[in-house]
Amino acid sequence: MGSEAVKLPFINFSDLQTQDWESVKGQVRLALEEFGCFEATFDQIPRNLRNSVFEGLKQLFELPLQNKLRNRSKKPYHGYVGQYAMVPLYESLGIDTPHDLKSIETFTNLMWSEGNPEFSKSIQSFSEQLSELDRIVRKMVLESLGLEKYIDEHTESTNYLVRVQKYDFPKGHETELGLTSHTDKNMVTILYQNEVNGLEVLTKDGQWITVEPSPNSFIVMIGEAFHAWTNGRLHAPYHRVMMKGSVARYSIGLFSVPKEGYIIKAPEEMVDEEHPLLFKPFDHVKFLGFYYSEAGQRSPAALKAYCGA
Ligand SMILES: O=C(O)CCC(=O)C(=O)O
Ligand SMILES: [Fe+2]
Repeated sequence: MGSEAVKLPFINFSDLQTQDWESVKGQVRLALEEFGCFEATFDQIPRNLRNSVFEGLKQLFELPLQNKLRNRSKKPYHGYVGQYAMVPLYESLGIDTPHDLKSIETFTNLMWSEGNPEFSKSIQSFSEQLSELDRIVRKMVLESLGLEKYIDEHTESTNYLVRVQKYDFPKGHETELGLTSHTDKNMVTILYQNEVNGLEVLTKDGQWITVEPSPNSFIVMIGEAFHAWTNGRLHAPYHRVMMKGSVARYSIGLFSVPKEGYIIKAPEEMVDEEHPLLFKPFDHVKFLGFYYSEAGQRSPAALKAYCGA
């Protein structure tokens, strides 16, 4: 008998009204403790909206580089990222506060001088509807850890960021590496891809799982901010993108990010003799400053180096 390839847990959020909230909550907690990640169906986002998002992404990445470079941001990793020798297949753009149509329009008008109202509307609607899944997941985690009283604090301290990615397919002897292995630094990331696989997630025992979501599925993943806030209860997995074949991969990620000035501090309920404090309270934006510095990039465990207890 051959050994079964490990798969990510699969959780159905599509008809939560009729399903047992408690049972889904249990699955979420288990998946996030063990893998830090799961595949989720969430039918609330209609197929035609998902298609128009990818239509928009194709048009966006086809724009001349000089247009895409206009997407600049003071915040690290919020602007245009691409043209790196290490990951030549990768290009990405960040769109801050995507729920706000005005802020997307500013981005859209920077990219297309003639405007692109379809693009703005589909990104706005997609991120607003998908942020509901982020809130559900965090509510389930908090309830399951007996930390309901912190739900409002979570909601109030959260900003959203959308990042869109294109990974070209490798030509000739080009590297297959689409995106280097990393952990996300935010709270929760929700990823959606066109039907081209490439995302890989590292298990706790060191195996790379190739993520093969169904066309209706989203990938929910924990970042280091949530790992720290739960004092290590939730796992923040390493992941990377490897490209094969002859079709480009497009993906869109909704990142919930702690607001500037919000101090991430594990609640006292999460700290005891069995679970000593892992990280001193820290300002997420300041941590990002360290992470993107030379010392931070050299460090194999940047958060621990920055504020390990
Ligand atoms: O494109 C993907 O599926 C992964 C993107 C990613 O890991 C990131 O932007 O942090
Ligand atoms: Fe990531």
